[in-house]
Amino acid sequence: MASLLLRHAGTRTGVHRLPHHPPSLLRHRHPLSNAHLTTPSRQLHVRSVSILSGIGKLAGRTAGRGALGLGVGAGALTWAEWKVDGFKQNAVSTLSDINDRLGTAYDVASTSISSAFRSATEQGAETYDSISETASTLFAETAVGVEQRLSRLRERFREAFERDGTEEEPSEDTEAPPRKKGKKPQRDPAPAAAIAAAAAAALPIVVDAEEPSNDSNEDLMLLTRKLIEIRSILLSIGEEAGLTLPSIVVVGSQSSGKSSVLEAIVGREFLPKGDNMVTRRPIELTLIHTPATSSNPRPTTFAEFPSLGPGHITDFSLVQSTLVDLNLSVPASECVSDSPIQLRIHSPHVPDLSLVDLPGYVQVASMDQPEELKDKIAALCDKYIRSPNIILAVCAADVDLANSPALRAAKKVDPLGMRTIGVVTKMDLIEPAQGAAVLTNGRYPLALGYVGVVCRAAKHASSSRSLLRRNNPSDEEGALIGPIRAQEEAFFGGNGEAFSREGVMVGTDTLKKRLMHVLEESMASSLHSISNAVALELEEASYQFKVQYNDRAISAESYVAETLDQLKAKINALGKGFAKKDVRRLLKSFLDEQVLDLLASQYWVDSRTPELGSLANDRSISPDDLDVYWQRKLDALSSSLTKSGIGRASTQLVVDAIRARLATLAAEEPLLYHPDATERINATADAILRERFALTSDQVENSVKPFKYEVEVDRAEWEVGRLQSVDLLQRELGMCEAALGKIRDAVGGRKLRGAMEYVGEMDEKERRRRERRREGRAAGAEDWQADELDDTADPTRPAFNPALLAKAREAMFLSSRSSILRLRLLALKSRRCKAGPEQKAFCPEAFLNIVADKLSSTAVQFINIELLVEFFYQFPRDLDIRLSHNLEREEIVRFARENPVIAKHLALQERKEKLELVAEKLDSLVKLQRDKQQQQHGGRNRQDARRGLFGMF
Ligand SMILES: Nc1nc2c(ncn2[C@@H]2O[C@H](COP(=O)(O)OP(=O)(O)OP(=O)(O)O)[C@@H](O)[C@H]2O)c(=O)[nH]1
Repeated sequence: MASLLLRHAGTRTGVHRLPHHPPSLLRHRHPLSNAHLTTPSRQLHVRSVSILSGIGKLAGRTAGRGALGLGVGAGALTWAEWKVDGFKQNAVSTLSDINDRLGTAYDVASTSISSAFRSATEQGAETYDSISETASTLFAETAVGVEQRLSRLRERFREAFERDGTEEEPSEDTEAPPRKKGKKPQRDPAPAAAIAAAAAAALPIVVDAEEPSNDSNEDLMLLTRKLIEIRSILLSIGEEAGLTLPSIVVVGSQSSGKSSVLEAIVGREFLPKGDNMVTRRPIELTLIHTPATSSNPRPTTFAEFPSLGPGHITDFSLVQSTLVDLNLSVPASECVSDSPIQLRIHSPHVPDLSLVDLPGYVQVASMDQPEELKDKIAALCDKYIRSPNIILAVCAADVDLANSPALRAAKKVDPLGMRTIGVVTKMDLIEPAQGAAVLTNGRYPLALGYVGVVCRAAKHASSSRSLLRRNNPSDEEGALIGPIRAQEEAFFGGNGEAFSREGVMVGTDTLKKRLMHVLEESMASSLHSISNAVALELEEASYQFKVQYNDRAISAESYVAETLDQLKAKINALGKGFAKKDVRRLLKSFLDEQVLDLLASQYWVDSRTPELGSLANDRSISPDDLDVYWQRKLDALSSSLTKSGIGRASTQLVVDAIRARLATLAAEEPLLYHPDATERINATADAILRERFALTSDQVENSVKPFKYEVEVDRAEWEVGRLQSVDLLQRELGMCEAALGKIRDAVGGRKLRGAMEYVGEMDEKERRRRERRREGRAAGAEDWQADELDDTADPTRPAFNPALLAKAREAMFLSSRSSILRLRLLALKSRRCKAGPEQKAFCPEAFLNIVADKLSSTAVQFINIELLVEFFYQFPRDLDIRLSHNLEREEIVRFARENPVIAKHLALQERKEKLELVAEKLDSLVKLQRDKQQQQHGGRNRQDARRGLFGMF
């Protein structure tokens, strides 16, 4: 754009620039879609039977059968009370034992059932109502995965009864009353069903403490592993309720031995230790069992931090120090953070488990710990111990369980202790008999029981690490496993009478197995509900993906490639804007400005210039007759134009124009969202421009060298130059008049005229004063100073404010500039100027215009070859290298996500893909489970046909 330049009088090169407004940069707004898409309500097919309908059916069936077969009695209430009160303390352990040990389960279950049965038969149908009510209450209390658990429990009960059936034949008549003492009672399944249902509903976790067969072990590992895998995928989707699979959460007070237990499970020392509250974030630990295979007979143990990128760490001291760093990234003032650290450990020595290590409960905060520490840790633990997670409550044996904050917190969220395992550490610090009593304590019963461990020998507590290492000098995989096992065998084996009692569980190996089974059971019981939740989420994500993106899949890579293509297309278009004619126009307008500046400073302020106009009109004067003054003036101007460093200036001009165009690209799509990439693009451009600059400017300078000595002009060129300078002067005149008009409009014509007259008078007065002073000084007069009157003291002086006077002065300048321009235009249009180049001294504007034209035409050739062609060839190629070839995958993803529209698209797409993957994995697991169940049912149905009575389960 031609700048509005009005050349000021008074300075040689002084330029008065009227305020002008740069063209506004039109930023292209990104068409962010704000459209709200409504999701139509859709029906979800819930695979599980509704809880209430399940309860209703069961209760109805139970009551119906009771009513048919039994009388009514008052003992029902007593039984029900016993059931409710005692359930928590005795029946919980009884029922869990039913599940834990199928062998002993039947005896225990049958005792409970027979007692219920006896009461029921004696007391009649009311008993059944009470039982049903108890069952229903318990159902309602723990209504999670009812149908699943019910069917499992049905199976277990059936198995238990099946075994019993081998001892006694069931009666054909299901409704007949039980036989009296001496005869084996005939079991009506109704009370058993009620208890079974109650237990099923109340028992989210059913542990089989017996060693599973190899087959079931493999299934179990497969299921757990796959569910852990699914859990990790779900975690990466988000923490939405319903989309979480259970994990084992380790809670306990500080120094209760949590880290020691976890390390004993993993067989490696890897957790942060220290007094300065080193666990400040939850550590989500995923253990992945890597069995030896023929291709990898000795798999190594390694850890990885998914958030820190891929990398297998085999040095566990590095894992430890990394955990310390990640924990300490939470400032002490913040106490704890709920942003988890994810850690995966692959090893042939670990089972498939997912565990979460949490900061230890603070019982008494030390002086330097913030007040809110205790509450913050408790809140963090509360968040993690929610259902469906399994709580691993770690308590030290030498501290009374009544004081265990872990048990207290667990009891709040799991009052029946159905998903809490107690781990009693430091068993070596108390008497064995006392230790065994702690493990079988009835005061805080847990369905999953207590396991006693010794993870650090007391006498070696301080040097245990080195001791364990010495015991295992090769520091083999699972370095802690052997020594801890030996240590526990020595301790628990050495105190056999205390610890080999029925129901006492000890040892890290037992704990590991128990955890595996508990987790597997818990995860398996979540299978249907999670499948439904995933199906629902997937349906929603697919619908949104269809509606919002018409199922168009994108990838970060494709976005980068598209962006680069767009960018290259823009650069190509930009290159087209630098065609020779465009660059020539650019250079010419730059030189025109210079010519106008030179004319303004050398001619338009020269008082003799009007005289040059009248001389031009005098036909009697030939160019040779013209005062040499004018010829010299023109030569000086021409040479200052050609010697003004045109090479450098014109190259700089083009470079600046390229950079300015690139800056506008940065404000448009696709670069709008990518400031870092824009910086890289600019750096790439600058590097090429810098490299080409010196060569180009030298070439241009050399090419214009001849014009420094002589500029030859033919007639045709002269005429073109003359007409162009007429245009130029007319434009300048137009700008002058427009500026003058603006002032007049702002001030008002009369007021401006008055102010201009006043300024004229003042100037005249000043001129006269100066003259008098000069004359006075020349005459040696002493009193010339007396003449220096202050004009402001003049009472006749009108009240013009300084701003108005400044405007008046500007208007006067513009009007005198307009007059001279009009004169010059007349001269340029005169016969003299039309005559030809030999008249150049009369028409300097036309001549200088031709010089500027020649300079720009010559310069453009070299600027094009040396700068533009090279730049527009090299630039897209360098961008390819810098923007796509050298990018890491993470950088590509980060780049794509910078664009909010793409980030949203990718997020939904990724969510949908992950949900699809999870749904697929879950489906195969559900199928596997169903096949397994069908196999079992097949076998059982045949037996049921024989058994008859229990076919209903
Ligand atoms: N005697 C004995 N000492 C143990 C046993 N288990 C752990 N210790 C010691 O108890 C102390 C605390 O153990 P940690 O495993 O660090 O306890 P923690 O609960 O993780 O502690 P914080 O991380 O501070 O909450 C350490 O000195 C262990 O050596 C054990 O079975 N017997």
